[in-house]
Amino acid sequence: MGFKMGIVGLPNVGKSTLFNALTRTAAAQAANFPFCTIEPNVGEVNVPDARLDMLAKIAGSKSIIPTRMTFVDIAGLVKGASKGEGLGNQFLANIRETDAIAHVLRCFEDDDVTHVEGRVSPVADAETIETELMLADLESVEKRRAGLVRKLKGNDKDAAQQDRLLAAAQAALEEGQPARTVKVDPEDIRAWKLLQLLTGKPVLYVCNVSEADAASGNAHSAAVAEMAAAQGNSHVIISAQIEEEISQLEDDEAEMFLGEMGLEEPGLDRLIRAGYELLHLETYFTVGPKEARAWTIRQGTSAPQAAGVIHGDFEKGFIRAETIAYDDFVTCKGESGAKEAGKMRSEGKAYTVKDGDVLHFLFNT
Ligand SMILES: Nc1ncnc2c1ncn2[C@@H]1O[C@H](COP(=O)(O)OP(=O)(O)OP(=O)(O)O)[C@@H](O)[C@H]1O
Ligand SMILES: [Mg+2]
Repeated sequence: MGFKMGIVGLPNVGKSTLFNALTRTAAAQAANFPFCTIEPNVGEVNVPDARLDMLAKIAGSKSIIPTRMTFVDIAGLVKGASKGEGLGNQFLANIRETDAIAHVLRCFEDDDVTHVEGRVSPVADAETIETELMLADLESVEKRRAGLVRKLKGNDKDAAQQDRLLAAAQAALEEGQPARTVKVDPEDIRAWKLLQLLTGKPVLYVCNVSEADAASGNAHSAAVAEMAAAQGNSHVIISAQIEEEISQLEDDEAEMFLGEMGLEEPGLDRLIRAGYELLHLETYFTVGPKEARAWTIRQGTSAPQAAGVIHGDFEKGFIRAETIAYDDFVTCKGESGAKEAGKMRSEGKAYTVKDGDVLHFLFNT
């Protein structure tokens, strides 16, 4: 089960810089000219979780395997992209299948770094990009509805559902509202996600500030925060440039560097966690002498489904899950302590896994 975030924004706002920092590589070319990125960059990122390190320490696990998230960095969009301005919007196809959008906004002043519209104004930039995403969605909605006409005549139930959802999206988009404002009934959620509308995905605004503003933000990021709150979206403040530098350092050096800047943790950790929250994801753990490992599930996942994340056979042959809550595992100093204290529960098929559960699955093959 992979979770993917697509990175969007105007050209030259720091998308590739952020991508490189996240993936700790220089895989994406980042440079001070618009449309530097053409081909998309795809990279996997560890989801930082201090609990995993703690569990590994207690259990003496030889290796630690964090769970992962995927980021996709694409070409910048400009006003009129849907009509072919700049590089056009063809690259949006690369993020259709992502689960959420990280929208990078330039919140740093630097006369040496070109802004495609000649001024730093992140709220206006956000509107420009959102408009282009809405136009791209509108185009795809219209195309798809046209493609459904024949099936609808044949009383195809799935087609009818799709058309109903597309019509709702179209109505919102035509009023200048993103598709995420459409209220979707629980029984339609699966079909809705399959429409892969860009403005239907949850969005996280990334305020890219200068080094000096990394700890407390600035007037630009404050304006973004206000906009995000009004929309019901989240935001994080990060200096992509500094994060890229930190990501190249050894852990102890990085810690010193962060301290000097007044930061408690890398901004990237906050960003990844915010993405995780945005997607309503949770983590459970498997812990043993060989490895301590984190696994990603959606909130509300049943024990057999959670087992299925490790292997399909675990789900099919699921018998029960020996379960210890994270806090109990720590307080009782490990599995045997938790067992003695009666904190190890045996949970069946109906159990909903909770964030932080330490699980051991029993299954038939
Ligand atoms: N926080 C920051 N402060 C100052 N300069 C920055 C910051 N973040 C990025 N930059 C600089 O901005 C320039 C553009 O960065 P980058 O190439 O990452 O942008 P991009 O959004 O990927 O652009 P494109 O859409 O053209 O691919 C680079 O020179 C980079 O060093
Ligand atoms: Mg780029």
